[in-house]
Amino acid sequence: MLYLIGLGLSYTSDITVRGLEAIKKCSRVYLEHYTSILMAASLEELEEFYGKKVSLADREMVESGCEEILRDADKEDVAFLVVGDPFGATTHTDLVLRAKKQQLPVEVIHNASVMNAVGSCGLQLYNFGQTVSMVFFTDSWRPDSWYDKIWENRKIGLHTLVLLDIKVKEQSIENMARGRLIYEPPRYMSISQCCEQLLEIEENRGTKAYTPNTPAVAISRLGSANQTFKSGTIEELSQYDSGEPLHSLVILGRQCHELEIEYLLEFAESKDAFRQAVIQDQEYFKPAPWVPPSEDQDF
Ligand SMILES: C[S@@+](CC[C@H](N)C(=O)[O-])C[C@H]1O[C@@H](n2cnc3c(N)ncnc32)[C@H](O)[C@@H]1O
Repeated sequence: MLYLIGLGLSYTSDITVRGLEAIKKCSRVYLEHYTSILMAASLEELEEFYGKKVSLADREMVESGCEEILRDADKEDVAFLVVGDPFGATTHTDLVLRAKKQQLPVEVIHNASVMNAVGSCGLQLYNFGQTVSMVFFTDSWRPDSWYDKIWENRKIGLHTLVLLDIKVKEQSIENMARGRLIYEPPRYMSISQCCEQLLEIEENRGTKAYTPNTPAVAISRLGSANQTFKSGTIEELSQYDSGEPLHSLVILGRQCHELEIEYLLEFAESKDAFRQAVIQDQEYFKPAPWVPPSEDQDF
């Protein structure tokens, strides 16, 4: 059996009882190690808690060399551990499809994900649109396809969850070109960098999916002992020191219930200024009134 097991957001003990029982039966245990990190637990602590050796699975191993993970999963139990939920944000459907093609039995054991725990900032999950990922810009690569998705969400008044890039086990271009297996230290995007990139693309595009004064909430280290939330405009948050990773950002949509606003005000530097920013943004992005079709119009 191949078990895909969610580890939850932060602590060793965030794993579910069923997940832990499954690991105990497994002869090999892999930890997916490139889309997220378990903030309050080291590899050694996980191994001690499970009583098992845990192998780190990087992107290359999962995406191109997953045969090692799937090996003998028809005769033995193998665990593939994912921080958060195995289908939260990064979906590991590819691994499941490969296992199914080889007729290997698969079981998924779910856990909390950033995709639902984000609700603890006070915004209602029902009011979220498409989630987007913000990648680190380089001098020559500044992808902005996420902009259109934010725009679509904002047009219908929905909030946008922005997940921030993580670079683990990346090679520099020079080391890659020279075939040297030397890896750069891990990098995690901060809230300020994400907001700077948002502002840069808005300035380039100029189509006003949002403005520097659009309200947002920064969410850091969700589910850990020192989780924090900060409400502010995108411009204000571009100056915010968000501290240790992990971070996510939510850009508010126009459809903001009074209770959602009340919750977010607790995290604002100035409650009055934040409320004003919400009101102004709602007003600025108010859709044009609906005009009923005239009677002689053809359909
Ligand atoms: C690609 S997603 C993987 C999500 C994970 N599988 C899950 O279900 O939660 C990783 C990104 O989600 C966000 N994220 C994950 N955990 C977080 C946390 N505890 N606090 C804030 N953001 C988090 C960060 O932006 C991070 O770079």
